[in-house]
Amino acid sequence: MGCVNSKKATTTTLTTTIAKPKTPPHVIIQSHLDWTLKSISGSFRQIGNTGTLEKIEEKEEPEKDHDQETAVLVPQNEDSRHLSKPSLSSRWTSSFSITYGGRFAQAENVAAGWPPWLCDVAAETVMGWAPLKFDKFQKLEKIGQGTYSSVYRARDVETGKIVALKKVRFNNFRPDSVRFMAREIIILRRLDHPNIMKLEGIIASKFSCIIYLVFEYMDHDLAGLLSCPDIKFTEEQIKCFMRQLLCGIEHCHSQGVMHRDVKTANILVNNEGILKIADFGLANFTVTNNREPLTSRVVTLWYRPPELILGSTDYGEFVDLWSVGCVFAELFTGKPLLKGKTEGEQLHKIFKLCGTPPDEYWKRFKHPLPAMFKPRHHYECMLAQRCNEFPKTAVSLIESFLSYEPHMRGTASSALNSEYFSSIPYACDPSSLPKYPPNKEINAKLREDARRTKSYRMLITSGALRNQGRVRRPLLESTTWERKQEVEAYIYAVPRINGGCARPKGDRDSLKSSIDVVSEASQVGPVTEMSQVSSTHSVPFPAASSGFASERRRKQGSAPSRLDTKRTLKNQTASVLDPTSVLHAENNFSSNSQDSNINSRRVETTSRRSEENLKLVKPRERIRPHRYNSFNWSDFDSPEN
Ligand SMILES: Nc1ncnc2c1ncn2[C@@H]1O[C@H](COP(=O)(O)OP(=O)(O)OP(=O)(O)O)[C@@H](O)[C@H]1O
Repeated sequence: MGCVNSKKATTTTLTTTIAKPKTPPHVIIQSHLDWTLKSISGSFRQIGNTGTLEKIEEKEEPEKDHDQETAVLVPQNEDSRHLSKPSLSSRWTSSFSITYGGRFAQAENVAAGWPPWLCDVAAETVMGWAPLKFDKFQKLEKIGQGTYSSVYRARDVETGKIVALKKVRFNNFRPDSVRFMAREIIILRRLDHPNIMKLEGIIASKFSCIIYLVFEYMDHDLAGLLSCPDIKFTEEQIKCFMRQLLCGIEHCHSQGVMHRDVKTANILVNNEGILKIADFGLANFTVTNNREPLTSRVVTLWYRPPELILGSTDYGEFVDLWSVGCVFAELFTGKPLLKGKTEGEQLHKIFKLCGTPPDEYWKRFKHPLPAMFKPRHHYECMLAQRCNEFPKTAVSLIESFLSYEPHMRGTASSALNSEYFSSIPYACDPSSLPKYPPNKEINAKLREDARRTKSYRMLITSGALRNQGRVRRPLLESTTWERKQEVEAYIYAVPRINGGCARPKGDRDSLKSSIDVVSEASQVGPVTEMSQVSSTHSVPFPAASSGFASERRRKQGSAPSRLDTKRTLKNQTASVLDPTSVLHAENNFSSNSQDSNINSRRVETTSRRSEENLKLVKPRERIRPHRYNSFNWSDFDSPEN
């Protein structure tokens, strides 16, 4: 990696500090009119004031104290404005000038070998770094699959060091897509803590829309470990994981970053017992000037706090603490605490576990519709009963994490100072944790798929499905990850086989794709009476893909399936829309410019996937129209739910 050493500009003079580069500097700019630029590819001189570079002979420059170095940076656009927070971080530059400083940064990045599509849009992302070459690594097997990325184990061919390469897909022709990807990198560069995944480098393709993030390799994630029937953590081990998790979260929050996707699959552990928080793809800054509304469509459903499900667009780092509470309970039981299949069901599960929220709770929401989510029955808080086998101090910590009032959740620091950590048994030393065989979410999924495929095969053998014409043999023969997804999509499309959905990996997918599909469709879709009535409000109603209809159907006796989502998507594209979801999508799209990149970047993959999945559904099932215009608590308010 390279590092900017010094830079002067005459037009703009905002000064930020670049502290502690981990690698020697490569780029030196002397003045804005007469400057040289030194990168790994050589030294360059500007010809006149044209911005054209001329290669010059290498010249020795005295190394400066990096902690003292300054750079000229000014926000370039809305996105980078949100990214700039010099006051919160002394560690990394955080803005960018469109004047001389900007051109310097751009030229500097181009000279360092970064592709122009990245330098033009998000120069600050890679500033001071030089790109790594792809042939530096030998790609080994795939170890993770995310919504918009794939993760591979790889070996550094020179050093033999094992790393993780996260291949991120996006559209490099869409600046918002690039900026969204850039935010993850900027946040990762800002954070520096033993319990946060460290970004070691970036490989950027010159022309294609692919970037590889190079991370240190971690042997496990907590989702993988917890899915192993043989692994049961002791109290000391849980305390050890929780302490590390909270230390990492404390660091994020102290740097003004909220993770917004804390879940067991994003908590990695290595064989030395060190835990690191990964996946900052949805992370954002907590404090920004003139803050725009945030999107509520973040955090994987099972770990999502109620205020986000209810559509809050003004929230802070407290959302992470709810997720931490869910992870905490999962460490004890080995199972997710709140496994809703849809947003409505998730909310209902929360109410049943944490009790009905008080009346004041509903008043905070600006929109009238959350009130319709008020449960008809009063639920008492059942947390203590549900966690009766956990240590008392753990229960009270979980109770505070799972508070409806975000500020009652405390902070990561207060949790670290709680009685839970100061009481016996103390957290074990990370190095004393057992060394497990590599175990990740992907392994857990493959195990689950194998199990599901096996039971599917048994059904086929018994003739139960063949008679219904539902067998697609070739799909089941496949073992690759992509084919695996097709298998999964098909199996989900066959009702009553598995009795429901497994881990809602598709949650983010389906939500995001539905947002986009709906948003797209809303431009051509019919304006119904309801949409006209409610159009004065920005309605935080779950998108149609959250499938309240599926709950109704389940209640009526049929098993839920991903078909609901597919039908919904199909219906949406066919302009048969739930008006409230259109409004929600509009709300999130138009007003949440800060976060709209999330959708634009990720939806391309997901909507493609949705289309692929649709192909697997029989045409007769696809064209059946559905309308999801109402929500009724009676769908949930029964003892069996
Ligand atoms: N540094 C790493 N070392 C080992 N495995 C990793 C590493 N980073 C990620 N993984 C694996 O890859 C999986 C997906 O990674 P990550 O969460 O970063 O991708 P993502 O596309 O953002 O996923 P999602 O859409 O689920 O949030 C993780 O659950 C983990 O199992």
